[in-house]
Amino acid sequence: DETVIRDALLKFLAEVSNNNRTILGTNSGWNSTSDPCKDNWLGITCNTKTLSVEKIILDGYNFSSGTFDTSTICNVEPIADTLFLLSLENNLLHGKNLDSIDKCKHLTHLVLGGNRFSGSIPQSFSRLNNLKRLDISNNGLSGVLPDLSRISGLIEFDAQNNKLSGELPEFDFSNFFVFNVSFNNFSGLIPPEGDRFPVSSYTDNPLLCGAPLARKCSSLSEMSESADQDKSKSGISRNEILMFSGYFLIGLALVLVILLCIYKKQKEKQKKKASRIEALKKVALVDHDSERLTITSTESKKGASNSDISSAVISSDESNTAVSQSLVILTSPETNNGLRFENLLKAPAELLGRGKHGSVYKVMCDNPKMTLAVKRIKDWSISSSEFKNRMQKLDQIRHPNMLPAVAFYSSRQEKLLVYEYQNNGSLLLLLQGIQMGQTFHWSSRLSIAAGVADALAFMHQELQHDRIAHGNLKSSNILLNKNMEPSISEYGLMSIAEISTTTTSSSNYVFPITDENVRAIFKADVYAFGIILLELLTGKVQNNGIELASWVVSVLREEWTVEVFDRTLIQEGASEERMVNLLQVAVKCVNHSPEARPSINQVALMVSTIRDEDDRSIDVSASTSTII
Ligand SMILES: Nc1ncnc2c1ncn2[C@@H]1O[C@H](COP(=O)(O)OP(=O)(O)OP(=O)(O)O)[C@@H](O)[C@H]1O
Repeated sequence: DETVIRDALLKFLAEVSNNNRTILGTNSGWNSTSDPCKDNWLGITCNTKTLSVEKIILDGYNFSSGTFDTSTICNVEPIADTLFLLSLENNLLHGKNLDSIDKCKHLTHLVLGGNRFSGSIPQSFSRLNNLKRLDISNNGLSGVLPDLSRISGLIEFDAQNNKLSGELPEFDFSNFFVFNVSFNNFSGLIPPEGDRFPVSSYTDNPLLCGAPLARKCSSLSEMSESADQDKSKSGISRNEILMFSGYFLIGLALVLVILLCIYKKQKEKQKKKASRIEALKKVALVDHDSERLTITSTESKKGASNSDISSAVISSDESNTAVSQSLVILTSPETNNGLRFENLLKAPAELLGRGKHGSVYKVMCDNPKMTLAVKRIKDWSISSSEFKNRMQKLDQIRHPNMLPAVAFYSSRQEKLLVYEYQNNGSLLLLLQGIQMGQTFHWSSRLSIAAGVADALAFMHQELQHDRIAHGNLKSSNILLNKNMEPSISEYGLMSIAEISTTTTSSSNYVFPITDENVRAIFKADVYAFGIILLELLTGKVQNNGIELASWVVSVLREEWTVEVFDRTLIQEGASEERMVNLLQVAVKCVNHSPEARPSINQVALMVSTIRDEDDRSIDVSASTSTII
């Protein structure tokens, strides 16, 4: 069998690479003198006991002139009998003998997106009874789909960007977690429960109708029914009616697009005009007793986009000298640097981003020379005295992984919070970098997780009495200091009342404020930390953490745990055991019921134990390699 497997794999590679084996690199192992399993060929994963091939993953090689001949793999029994994952994503491959796919009958994952497969999808696909994930997106496939609804375990189907047509099979949508057939030519009614997925899953299929699309089917079917009745009289068939309706809809869409373009152009013109005027006048005027804080925007520099740069200059009303008293400088070391409100207000500022709770500016202060991040929150319901008390309370509690505010300003209309600017960005940026091929090592992820958990546990303990939780923990609020250690920003910015109105399942609280509700607010931080752990483990960032949590939980229910992990962690050789342990902690944190979640103290202990084990294993392997 070993020789048969090796020869078959080499033939498969010769076809996909168009006889250019070196495309996988010189150390890939793929050659006739080595063994795919024993010598760890690149992209091949084998069962360690039986040495049978279980996974073939060759994604993103852009083979371009090659062909995936399915028979080279699936007609070879020793491979077909054990292979459960085949992934050839983004390789620009042509397809050949796709109808042999059903011989690979144990496949649970078939990922063929981003290639040049054309023609229709053979019926044999519907005989892949074990399939859970099928990705045929971004190809040139056409014709009607085979009856994939026969595959009862299918939970992910990606078929977007093809030329597929006909009606959708009667899928049982209750099983699906991912479903996308957008940008095809499908027609007819979306099967029941298809509206579990958003419009974007169906968009750009001009003849598809029914929920969640706004296009109702009744009009089409009524038309075609009456057309059927009148058929003998008018001679117009149902298909013709559908075709004309299609033309009508396309025409309508074109008119709408043209109108939209005209509207956008006019809007842009108005915007440009407005921004020119805006640049000259004040955008914010804040009265605070006799003080006046004015934030004016300046016209963007040449070559920079007007909306992106939004460079702002915070300047004081120079005739007013009382201004400096309104900035409360906290007991940070910077106090000694003589930071003054006038200097802060005069310094040039650049908009970093607008979040749910306000905007953040990067402010380059000249005297003292320091770069600051100023969060500006408008119309915050908190009273000035409560805000002041809270800021002073927070200032007394320091943790190395917590970013303290340097100063703050408070008026009825707005609050300013001044932090030291952190040059190394946020955890969110690190996670987004993974998608662009940047490395984010397992050990760094673990130590960020441990640092954040530690800091949160400390803050919860110190601030339980004052009922101040973080309230808005997420990866964009975890910044990285100059040593690339995590620094949690914006602790305690959301008041209890604001958290209560947040309508996520993690923080859906009923008021008045009872002890139980206060406990739940702290447990909402635990939930948010769980989402951060899931982001670190999966490498996925989602706007809605609840979606990420339910995806992970569903994958675990299917018992294919390894599938949730970020592929780069597996490639790096991160310990599967410790990843699973951390995943178990994350799953406990995102439990729907706040009471069932562990306390952040328990979480911090579990995470640091995993991190310590990992550190020890590195030490052991380092000392072993030294001895060898
Ligand atoms: N002290 C800082 N140093 C460097 N970057 C910062 C600092 N504080 C915030 N940022 C960055 O500025 C951007 C905007 O921050 P902001 O807090 O407004 O966004 P957000 O976290 O998405 O929203 P919100 O906290 O209001 O829900 C984010 O990318 C954040 O990482």
